[in-house]
Amino acid sequence: MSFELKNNLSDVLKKRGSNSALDTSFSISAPAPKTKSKFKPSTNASASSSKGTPRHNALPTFRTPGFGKPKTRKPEPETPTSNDAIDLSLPSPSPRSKRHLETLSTNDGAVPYKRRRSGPLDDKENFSVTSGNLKGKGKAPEIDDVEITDDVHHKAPSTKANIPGLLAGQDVGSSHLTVSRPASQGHEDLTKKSAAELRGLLEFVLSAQHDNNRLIEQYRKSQDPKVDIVTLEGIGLLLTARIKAMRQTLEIKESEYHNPSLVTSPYFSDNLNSSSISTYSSETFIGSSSDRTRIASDSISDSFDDDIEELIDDPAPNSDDCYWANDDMDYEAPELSKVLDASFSAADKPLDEVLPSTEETPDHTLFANNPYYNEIMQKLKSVFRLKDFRQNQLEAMLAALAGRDVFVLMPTGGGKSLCYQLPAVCTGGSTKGVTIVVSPLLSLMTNQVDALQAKDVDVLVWNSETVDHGEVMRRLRGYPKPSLLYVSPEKIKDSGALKSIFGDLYRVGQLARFVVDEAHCISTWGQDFREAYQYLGTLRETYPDVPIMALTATANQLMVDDIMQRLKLRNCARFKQSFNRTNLNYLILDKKTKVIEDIYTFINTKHRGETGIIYCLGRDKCEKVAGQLRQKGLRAKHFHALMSVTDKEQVLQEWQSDRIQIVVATIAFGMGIDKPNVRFVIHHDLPKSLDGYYQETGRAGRDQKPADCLLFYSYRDYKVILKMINNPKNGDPSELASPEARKRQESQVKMVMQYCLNVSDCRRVQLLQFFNEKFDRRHCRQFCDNCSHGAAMIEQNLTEEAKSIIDLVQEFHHTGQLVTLDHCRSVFKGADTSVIRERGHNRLPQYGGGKHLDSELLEQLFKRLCYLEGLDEVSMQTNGGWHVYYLKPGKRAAEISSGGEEIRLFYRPRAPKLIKSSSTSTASKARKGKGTKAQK
Ligand SMILES: Nc1ncnc2c1ncn2[C@@H]1O[C@H](COP(=O)(O)OP(=O)(O)OP(=O)(O)O)[C@@H](O)[C@H]1O
Repeated sequence: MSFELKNNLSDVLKKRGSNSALDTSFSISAPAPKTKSKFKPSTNASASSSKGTPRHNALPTFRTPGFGKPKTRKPEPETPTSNDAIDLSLPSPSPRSKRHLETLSTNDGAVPYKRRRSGPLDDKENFSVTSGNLKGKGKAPEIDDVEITDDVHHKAPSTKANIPGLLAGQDVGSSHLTVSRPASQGHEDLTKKSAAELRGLLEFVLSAQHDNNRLIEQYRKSQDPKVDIVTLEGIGLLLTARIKAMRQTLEIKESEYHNPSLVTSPYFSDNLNSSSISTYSSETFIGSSSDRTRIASDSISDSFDDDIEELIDDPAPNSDDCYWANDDMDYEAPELSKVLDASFSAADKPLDEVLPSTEETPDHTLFANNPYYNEIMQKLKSVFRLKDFRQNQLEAMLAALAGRDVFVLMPTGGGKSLCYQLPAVCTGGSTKGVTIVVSPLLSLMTNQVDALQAKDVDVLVWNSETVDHGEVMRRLRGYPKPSLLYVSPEKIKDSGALKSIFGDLYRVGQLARFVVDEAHCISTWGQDFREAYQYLGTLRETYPDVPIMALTATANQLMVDDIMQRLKLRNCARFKQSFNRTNLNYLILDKKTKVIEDIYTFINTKHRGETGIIYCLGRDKCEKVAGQLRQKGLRAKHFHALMSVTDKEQVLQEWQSDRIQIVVATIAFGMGIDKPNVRFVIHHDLPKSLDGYYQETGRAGRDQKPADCLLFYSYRDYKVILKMINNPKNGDPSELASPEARKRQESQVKMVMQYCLNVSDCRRVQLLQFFNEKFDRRHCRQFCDNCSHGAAMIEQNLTEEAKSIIDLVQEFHHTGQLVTLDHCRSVFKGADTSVIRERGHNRLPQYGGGKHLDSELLEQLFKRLCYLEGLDEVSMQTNGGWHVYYLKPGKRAAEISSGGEEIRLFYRPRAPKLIKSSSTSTASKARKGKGTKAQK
């Protein structure tokens, strides 16, 4: 399996003739080795910490107490104290200078042995069994029952030592080796180690055992008298005992994970509970979230310290950020070019192919006789300065003015606000007085109030930020009354003064209607559920004669029913239209690369200087990403709920006025953001639900011109969200959602993951299906990644391959070997690499089992198996603060491995050329042929 980067972005850009100022440091197209250096212990221990360099830019540091310091005098050779001691005499002792393994020579030719790069504790101090001064140096040697001293002599001076971790690189012929059985058969020292440490140790000792066995094997074939078989066998016995002890201890430790007080990473245990939230590292925090204690750990880089401080300072992080450490550092092989290809080819299309030829406007002749029609038309032009209505607007207004309850389901950006704002300024409706608009977000209220005031509409707002309540009350009690009052649901629920005013207005017939904007917030089925919205269910009983209008862009049938029932709507006029946003180009990208680089490239290539939004899951992430983009020269700022009102307003204003190009935000920056020219919305992290995703992407292209919605997804994001769902907020168990709610949330994020993994169906078909809307793929007009690919899909039954992969991972797991997903994939693909050879993985029965599969398909299969819980990734943190992900069998491994599930994947064979040149693309041809429709 090749480790070359597959991305051909530079080529892509050249071919596109882009003049983008790409960051020259972006090595996406360089044939760099994958991430080899990433987990390689740095020999420069201060590389990342001393300068405060971000840890993901530096090699991880492994602390090695005593390493690099002058060696202390060697102690006297130890004399075996037990009769069990195996004493080998060597004629010519020589000093050992290396504390750790570098190379390993063997009798049968040099086989370079490199230290494994990924074991969390696979660093110098842990496996440095060296000369006799070993004791007390650095951390305790793990193979403590093997002692090697300098004055031991050997029968075979020319034999090289071949046991990694014991004699590596040493000419045993010049040493004296003493192997003594442990005085105590107990392995108490192991119990003090964390599970992560144990795994690292186990892997190493297993590797030593493997090499030792190989030597014994060689001896059996050659019967070379120079080889000291007794020693080798003795070492073998000791290693076996040690491995057994390690496994037992590990088993006990792992069973403790189900109720851990200390976890190395949120990915690590299946059942994180309150006590484990926000725990970064076993060496960093101990105890529950309420009494997080920081233990001095100077192995952690400065930048990492900053993150920790932030968590400590904030005892109740709303943030999901603690789950997102370093997530973008160890991906590789970006495939951005594909997305750019899809995106460019979509942009090549003539607009009339992408957009509906004409906006659906009402047939006015049908309504001309309606008693409210004339006033509506007059106000549309004089107050709102618009020419005509969009689909369903006029109908909804007429129903509202007739005093009916109204439910409006319109796509994002469809123009819902006008449906209630315009009737509010009409005086001839069947109900008179003030229109009360319940709105979930302060920023949304502010935007709308500002826009209405700019049109000279008499509008008031009453929410937690209203300073002069007296004035608002005076206006509501006096005359003339305002046309609209915007209130937060919390105010309606909690303010006695407001209730009293509503009561007064109701008695005098001055409550025109209640408008519940973003009505999906009342439904517990949606991600935006707001507790205070529940109270709105009482409006109908308290003010039975006042009509209610509910509006939303994000509700499927289940939620619609829920909303109607909760608001107790009656004789309701319902307006529903397609949720399809014809001008949005949906693109999904596997987040396996340096996502910031990809985002930067995407923006700079496709949307240079244009406005956009980047969504992240946590507030810290927003700040970090915005900072990284600024460093690259983009005008980006963050936005999240914990910012001060002034700061938020400032960011919003700067963005609205194009002074900044990009807002990097949490979903706090969603509903109600109505900037017409947003040309891209990027999801840096997996969204938690499809309705949320639809809502967020809905900020793009509100001027009806084409816009890109790019989503980066990863299985790890998916797991993080699952963990978040099952962890109580702020570590408070009472904040844990009910089991039903958690199940629902889990199924929501599962749907998002399925959406991302589905590379065959039109994105619109999938997305709209969520809203119970049937969509004909042909109407997508190749405006999503799946539709824009020309190549046909092939369905493959990969059940046998899947079983074999799981067997492979089980084999690794049972033998205690830590392997990454990439490594497994390489083994299964039959890659001929030194790592695979050294670890003997080329001798496994599954080696090369997937040779016949295209790399991309194989990658897809691994992803699918993770998603199906046949495989699982666990993260461990190195001393340097790095996360390393290892593969292990998932919860459903046994089931899948026994053929309990047929694994079928749709696969699009790799196109020979990812980018169509502009002269030959279908779209260009179509454009030249004026008016001819692009064919699917
Ligand atoms: N009839 C119309 N003609 C032209 N523009 C319109 C019309 N109706 C609404 N718009 C414009 O469309 C944009 C979106 O409208 P609005 O903010 O009401 O959308 P929305 O349906 O509330 O969307 P979301 O749910 O995504 O917030 C606004 O800029 C608005 O001025």
